[in-house]
Amino acid sequence: MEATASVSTVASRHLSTALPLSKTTHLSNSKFLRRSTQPCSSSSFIGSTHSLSFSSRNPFTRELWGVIHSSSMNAAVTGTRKMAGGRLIIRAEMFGQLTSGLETAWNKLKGEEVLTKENIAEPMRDIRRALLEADVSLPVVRRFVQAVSDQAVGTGVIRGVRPDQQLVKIVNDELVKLMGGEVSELVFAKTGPTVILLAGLQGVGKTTVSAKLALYLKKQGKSCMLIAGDVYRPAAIDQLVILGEQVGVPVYSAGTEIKPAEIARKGLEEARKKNVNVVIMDTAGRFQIDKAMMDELKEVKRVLNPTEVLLVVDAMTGQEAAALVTTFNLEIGITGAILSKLDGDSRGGAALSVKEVSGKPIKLVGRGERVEDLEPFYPDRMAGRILGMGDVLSFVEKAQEVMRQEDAEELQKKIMSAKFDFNDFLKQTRAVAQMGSMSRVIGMIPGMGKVTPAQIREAEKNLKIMEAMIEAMTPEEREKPELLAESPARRKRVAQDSGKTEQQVSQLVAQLFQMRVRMKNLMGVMEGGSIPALSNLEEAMKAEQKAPPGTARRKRRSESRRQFADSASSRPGPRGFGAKN
Ligand SMILES: Nc1nc2c(ncn2[C@@H]2O[C@H](COP(=O)(O)OP(=O)(O)OP(=O)(O)O)[C@@H](O)[C@H]2O)c(=O)[nH]1
Repeated sequence: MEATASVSTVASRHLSTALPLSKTTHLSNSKFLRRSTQPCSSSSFIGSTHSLSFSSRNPFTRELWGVIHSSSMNAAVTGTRKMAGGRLIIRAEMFGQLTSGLETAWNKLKGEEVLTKENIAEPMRDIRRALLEADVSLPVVRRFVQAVSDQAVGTGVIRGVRPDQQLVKIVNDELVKLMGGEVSELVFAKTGPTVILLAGLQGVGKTTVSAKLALYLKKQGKSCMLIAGDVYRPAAIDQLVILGEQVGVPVYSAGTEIKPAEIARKGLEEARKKNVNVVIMDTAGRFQIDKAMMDELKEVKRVLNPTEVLLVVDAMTGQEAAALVTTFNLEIGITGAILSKLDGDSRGGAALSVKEVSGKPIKLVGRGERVEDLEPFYPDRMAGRILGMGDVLSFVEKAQEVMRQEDAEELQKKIMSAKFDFNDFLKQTRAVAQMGSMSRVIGMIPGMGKVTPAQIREAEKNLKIMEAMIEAMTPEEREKPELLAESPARRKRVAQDSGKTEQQVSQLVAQLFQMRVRMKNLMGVMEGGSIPALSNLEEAMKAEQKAPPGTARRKRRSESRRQFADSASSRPGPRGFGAKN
């Protein structure tokens, strides 16, 4: 299960020493292409049956990662990096420890033919240890391990499936079950406004979540109103008013001199007058759960008669979050939880414990400080992340939000006709940036789950460098990268204007051509059909990895030549990096 990200060591040597290059030499560099076309190991596709829908629409993001993180660029920026065999093994950022703990368990089964009581004993201990280290509550761990063991021993041999893979599947299914199985949707009132009451301890993110939720619902076409009920932290009201403005949702506030229950009553009246669909009330948090706080909340709840009472809990508090959900539910009765700050949680204990401990589902998760960073909680995707599979569905949703369908189709046409240019590059880069921080997006791409924070920081830095260079190009150069490929003088000018080196500009231009080739190939493989095409892709990637160097080189060389000819057919005169200006 060790996923790897490819880093082209050859590229930097090649580009730095061989420029200017003839177009053929450059584009036919088989090592470069071979490494670059392996952005992840094929094993990372196992179980990611949705990757097709993402990849066939837009192979860009995988490619982008390959390009921005290729060592050719890094070498130019940060110097050479040490790697074993040209491949850098990188570990998962999110729930990394849990993921690798579980991997230890599967690895112990390598070489076994069937799952038995004896051979699963040790992997079970690993699973138990991994879950406890992730801060999952002990009774939950016990039940989980028991359920997995029972199933593992009872599983017969499935043709073609190795015992370690079987165990992965069993653990995945149990993790999904543990987290509630299905997505727990928000409930809306049949008549009148839907009222959502938010509660939680101090600093967990209630105020931020109020605005996030309003925006989330607004995007679903619902009109919303926020009620500022945190009278104990005066800044909370101002904070909510500012956030309300930011998301374009009205905020009802009545200062701090009036009781929260009274604010709730008046706010609700106002909402009814305005005919809003959803009212969200922010309440005060405390350091401790005390009686006064609970009584006040009960009073607010009585006045509002809410459709949803959601407890906001901080994911970083692990199993403590699950205990809080239980307490609040017993005290005031809640309908579910919102897990905030999941982006900062590296262990996963809260996500895994809340439902099982409290019986209440996690309905939504906060994954960042921005108002857009709220999502439904998908147990199956979370399990996928924990097991190190990319969360493809989340990625597709985000991608669709950002990139309109027509854009995607237009891009696809450009890719197929190898006309993908620097304008597209920039547009796509920015779309990726809009989807959230790079780290989140990368984590959602299948096979890209295992990336270190340092690598992501570096990738983000590289993106900025690339943007600067593209911005220094003329509109014509952006549309026709060949102009830059042909002219050292143009590359020199771009380098000077962007404050980068000529080598960096040359690398960027070279990378665009390589992207054209690879994306077209990738699209070609996936054009074949629906889900079966995924295995084609996997097979293609495997074949590429296994192919004798000579074969691969010849095949790619002719492919590259053809591609370069396609892309350059419209322009006259000598082409390539070696061409004179
Ligand atoms: N990284 C990250 N930070 C978050 C998230 N949600 C909230 N925060 C941050 O957490 C801090 C506290 O958030 P608030 O919304 O003020 O918390 P609160 O629960 O209303 O606080 P009190 O009113 O004091 O009880 C702020 O700095 C937020 O930006 C999240 O999902 N991820």
